[in-house]
Amino acid sequence: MVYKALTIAGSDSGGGAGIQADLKTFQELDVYGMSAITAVTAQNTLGVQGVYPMSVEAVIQQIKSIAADLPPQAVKTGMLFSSELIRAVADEIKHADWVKLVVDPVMIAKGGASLLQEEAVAALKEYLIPLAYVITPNIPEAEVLSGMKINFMADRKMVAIKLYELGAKHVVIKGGHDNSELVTDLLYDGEQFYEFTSKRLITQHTHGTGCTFAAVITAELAKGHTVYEAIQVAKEFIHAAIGEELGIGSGHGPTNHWAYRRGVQVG
Ligand SMILES: Nc1ncnc2c1ncn2[C@@H]1O[C@H](COP(=O)(O)OP(=O)(O)O)[C@@H](O)[C@H]1O
Ligand SMILES: Cc1ncc(COP(=O)(O)O)c(N)n1
Repeated sequence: MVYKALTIAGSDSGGGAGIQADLKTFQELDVYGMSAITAVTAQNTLGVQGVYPMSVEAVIQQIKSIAADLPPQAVKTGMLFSSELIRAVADEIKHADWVKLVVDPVMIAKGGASLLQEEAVAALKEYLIPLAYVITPNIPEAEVLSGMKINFMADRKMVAIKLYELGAKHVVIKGGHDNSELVTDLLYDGEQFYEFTSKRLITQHTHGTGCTFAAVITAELAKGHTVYEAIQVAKEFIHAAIGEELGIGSGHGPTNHWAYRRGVQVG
């Protein structure tokens, strides 16, 4: 059986985030990767130098071509940029009846550049999140989506409940932006909370961590694993990828997508 996964996201010319991170991750996990590109970014480890959105028609056609011939077992969305693109993508996903949908609500690149227009947040909440099997916001994204401030784990739990009420079946609020010694990702499935914790690695090379984490979840769902199992693998994958630095570029470098497969052990 060949497992197939589709990423609907932006291209990162620097290869560390977006479509490139997703396809590398799918490949590392023995899942056949496919893509529908929503925007091309000119990007490197120093920042985002340009954003060039694709037309709505081009995005719709990429998704239709895949749906007609290469149906994926799981789908991920990343950078969607505008409310027009969000609506079009949501319509196509609904039409194709793709249930295992991981929505990574990408808003701002680590360097501060905006990857989602401000007015598009409402479209994300109205059209896409209700279709999501899993959503994976980081703390700032969860704050924007909920309109609530997160200081402590108790706040994060309240926000997770609020995001679940938007219609996502599972909510994962990642802990990379917290400053504690341990990094905890929180899962809420509508009934219970689960925490996935690792040691915080001290490095500036975290470009693409969110994309990679959500891509692992997507690949594992494509193989038929549960969300809990998929997050366990995602946490191990990202810990190895951050821990075994490639050390390329002079800014916020990419993670190491082959570290997990090579069994790299990071303390
Ligand atoms: N310094 C770090 N050490 C270990 N794990 C990290 C670190 N930073 C982020 N992670 C992990 O990487 C993933 C992405 O987290 P986060 O940085 O919150 O998301 P994003 O990249 O979307 O901003 C999460 O699983 C988180 O636990
Ligand atoms: C095309 C694209 N998509 C997403 C991100 C977010 O990446 P990060 O994990 O660094 O926040 C990015 N920088 N570029």
